[in-house]
Amino acid sequence: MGCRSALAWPLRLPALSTRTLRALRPEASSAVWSRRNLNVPAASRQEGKLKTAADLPGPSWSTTLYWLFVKGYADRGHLLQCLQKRLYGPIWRSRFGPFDMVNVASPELIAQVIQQEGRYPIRIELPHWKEYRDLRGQAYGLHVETGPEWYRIRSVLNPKMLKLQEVSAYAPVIHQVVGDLLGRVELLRSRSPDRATVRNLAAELYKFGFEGISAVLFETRLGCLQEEIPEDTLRFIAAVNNMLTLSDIVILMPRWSRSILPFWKRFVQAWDDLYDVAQKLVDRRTAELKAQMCSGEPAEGMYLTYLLSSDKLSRAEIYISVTELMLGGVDTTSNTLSWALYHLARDRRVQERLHREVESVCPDEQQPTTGDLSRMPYLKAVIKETLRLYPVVHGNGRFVSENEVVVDNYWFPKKTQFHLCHYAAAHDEAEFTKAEDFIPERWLNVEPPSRHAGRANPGFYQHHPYSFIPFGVGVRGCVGKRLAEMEMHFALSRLIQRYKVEPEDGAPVVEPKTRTLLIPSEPINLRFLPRT
Ligand code: HEM
Repeated sequence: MGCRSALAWPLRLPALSTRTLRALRPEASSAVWSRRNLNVPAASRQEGKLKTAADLPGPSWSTTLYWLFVKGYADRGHLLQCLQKRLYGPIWRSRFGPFDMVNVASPELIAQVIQQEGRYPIRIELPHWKEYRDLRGQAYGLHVETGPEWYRIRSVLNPKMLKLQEVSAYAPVIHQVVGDLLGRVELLRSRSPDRATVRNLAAELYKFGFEGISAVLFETRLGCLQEEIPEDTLRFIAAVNNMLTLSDIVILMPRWSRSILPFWKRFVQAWDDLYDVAQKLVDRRTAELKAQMCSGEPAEGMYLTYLLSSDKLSRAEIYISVTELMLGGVDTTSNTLSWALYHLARDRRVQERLHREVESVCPDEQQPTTGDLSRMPYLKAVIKETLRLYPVVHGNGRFVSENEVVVDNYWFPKKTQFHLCHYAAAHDEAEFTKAEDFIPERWLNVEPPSRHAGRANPGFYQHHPYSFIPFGVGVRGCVGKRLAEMEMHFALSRLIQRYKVEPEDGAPVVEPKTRTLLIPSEPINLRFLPRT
């Protein structure tokens, strides 16, 4: 992804890029399903009743390579989920380089995996991230830490991120950032030859995402939406991209290659840059807080102040936690907003309905409060439908290490890697009628069965809860969900209050592609026409 979320890397395994696959170790390219990893002790698999991973259907490594490079699925991992589900059914095995995994693509089977994920779920192991942290003597953080230690960190991060009431405290600062976004859109459209078009909207929304999350985390404005982007911000952005690109190369390369090939060194450098920028911002805020307290002022602030003053995380854990929150919180929201605006521009009816709703709750460009948002069901439906069609993290993972797992009528030993194909589940006609169409109404269960659907329930207003899990699920689910929703709801409502959005004349249909996240395959250029 041009502007990638680090969090997404751990979810990337099943959708390895062309680049990565070129870098595969030769010894890893065997097509056989590894019985080594899924070695079945006869007693515990209830011999005769349950099948094992070896009985699962699935592509050979050469078939996978054929699909990826001959059939062109290398950057369409989301569609590969659907194709393989059609070919093999809702559960199949696959192999990428040295990694074996079990893919599940129906909501029922995804639910079964999650129900057995254990007390401390792991998405995927990240030995190379851990190695970097050991090398630099850093704390492990959310993505590397496991077991009760991971849970301890989550328990500290959760309250001020996941509780609706707590997140509402960030509304004023998010509104400031949305105000800057509106200013930026105005500037860009007024400079364009037709005085309307903003080109490559996703890039602008990336800056918005970056500014929004850092305003909340670091309690400081980085100036991403200004003309001149500060140097440290550019360094952080470049480091995010480098780290993610290199991360999936490094994990597949043998250790001996590190002294010959440049990847490991560059990976370390990218992490150093990320960490350095975050550390500086944390230290700056710490110094400000100390000064405040020395002068007798109360230590008031937002997320970082809470982390620093709660005394529940070490300073090293705070550094890595804010770095990881930052990584997870930028291009997830920005890509979702890009897709939402893309569809609104193409669907006049949906856009006007949304505008009417926003106007009725907040007339005259009044800024919505969090209370107002609860009276905007259509706004929420637009975001949900966007996340259903384009779940920006299109596949999730669970590495079940605590217990053996039974899914469908298959038995799996401890340490099986599951790939939760929730893109395929969210695009299944059995769950969502007219699954490929953008129909926000399907989320408004107050409406009578409508003309948009060939049939009513189930499939239109009703679906299995695990067929729509864009933020993941359970205790390991996305920590930034509430903040992301608030950012997206404020940004979208205020953009639609002010502008009518249209595609450029003759603009092509933009398909998604997978580059870690599900992103537009080409720039989205939209015309923003002032409503007044
Ligand atoms: C549209 C916006 C977003 C989407 C679709 C999204 C999606 C996800 C998904 C699917 C996961 C994996 C959950 C699981 O394994 O069950 C996740 C984890 C995570 N997300 Fe988000 N996310 C979004 C926004 C954010 C934001 C704004 C932040 C930061 C404030 C954030 C930070 C994280 C972190 C740190 C994790 C890892 C949690 C852990 O492993 O304990 N995300 N996200």
